[in-house]
Order: sequence, then structure tokens, then C-alpha cells
Amino acid sequence: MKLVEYADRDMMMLDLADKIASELAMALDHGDRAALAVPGGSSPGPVFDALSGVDLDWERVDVMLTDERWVAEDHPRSNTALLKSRLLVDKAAAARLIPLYGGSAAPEDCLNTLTKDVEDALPLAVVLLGMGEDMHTASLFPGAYRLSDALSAKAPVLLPMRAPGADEPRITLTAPVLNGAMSKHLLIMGEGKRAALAAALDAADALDAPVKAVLADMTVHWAA
Ligand SMILES: O=C1O[C@H](COP(=O)(O)O)[C@@H](O)[C@H](O)[C@H]1O
Repeated sequence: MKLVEYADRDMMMLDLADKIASELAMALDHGDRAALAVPGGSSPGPVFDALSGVDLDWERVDVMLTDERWVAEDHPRSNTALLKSRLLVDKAAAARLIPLYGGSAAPEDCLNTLTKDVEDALPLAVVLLGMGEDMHTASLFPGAYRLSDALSAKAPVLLPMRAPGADEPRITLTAPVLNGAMSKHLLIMGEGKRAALAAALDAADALDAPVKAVLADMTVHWAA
């Protein structure tokens, strides 16, 4: 793991968008298409704003979330809505969205269809992850039902998640998919998340600190 500390958050967001754009361009130089996975939540919006205006052959880019909260797109907690309003606009509107939400009552009902589309787009060229102060990343939450399945090397690409720390059912890319990305970035801000990262590095078991399962070869971007 490599930690990059920035003097301020604005600088970090612009630098990160620039790095992701370069990595996608490089992947497109070497293949027909490139897949990018990005988090939802409160952190990545400014990276999306910068990235959406970059000149890139977006028509050859597949964009998916690292995880989704199982809520309709008009719900304020929808990660898909964030993606559509902040990343898949401007030049990036030409990218193809690989959905992680299917509109059914429970994620299990759409799992096969969603899985097929994700599988067709893999491997990831670039993954950008977020992290909560509870050390969850994507929707890999400490104490989640099926967490050990999701961290296993034999995990399917997508799994539903339910956890005491999650307000609603979730669906998430699993650890082998996240770790299979050619380039991995983790975006965190503030002292609480910095302390959570240190705790994850010290944790004996990724079941207690799920982000630990994806930290190998990760570039962590941090600003106060
Ligand atoms: O619920 C989620 O939380 C994490 C962290 O979000 P943040 O608001 O603390 O930035 C996020 O990475 C994940 O995609 C999201 O579903």
C-alpha cells in the first residue's frame, strides 16, 4: 500500500481524477474497452465532476459502482443517482453504465442479471474505492451476513450484503473483483478515516476490518 497525502482536498480530487483518466487512456490503448468501478457515498463527487469533463474515448469505457444501496434511483441515498448526475454527464455521458440496481424488492431477485453484465465487463482497469470509519469499503461491512463469502478467493463477482452498520440491503463487488483491477485507489478524508486505515492495517483479520482485504497494491489518497 502507498499513502499519498495532499495539502488540501481540492488538490487531491483533481490529482486523482487526472490519474484515473491517464490509467483509463492507457487501458484503452491496449484493449477495445476499459472498465472503471467507482464508489458512492459522500466522498467522490468532486472527482466525478473533474473526470466527467476529461477528453477520453468514453464510448469504450464501462462504468460501474463498487456497490449499491438497494433503494430506488429517486432515493437520496442512491449511489446510481450520484453516478448519473456527477460522473455520467458532459464528455463521460458517452460511457456505458453497468447497473448494480435492478428495481426488485431484494437484491437476490436481480442478482443473476446484474452479475452477467458485470462479468462481461471485467476485469476492471481501474477501481476507485471509498471507506467508512467502521473500515467498510464498497459494501463489505464488518459483521455483514456473507462477508466471509465476499472476501473469499472463490467469491462470485457480486453478492448481496446485509449488515448491522448498513441502513438498507446492499449489493457489492466482491474482494477478488476489486483486487483484480489493474489499478486500485482508495479515497479518504479526515482524521477519523486516517485512524480507521491505521486500525485496519493493524487488524489481525479482514473480517473485523474489511478494507484490509483490498489494501495490497493500493494507492491511498488522503487529505485532512
Ligand atoms: O455506503 C457507502 O459508504 C462508503 C463510504 O462512503 P462515504 O460517504 O464515507 O464517502 C462508500 O465508499 C460506498 O460506496 C457507499 O455505498
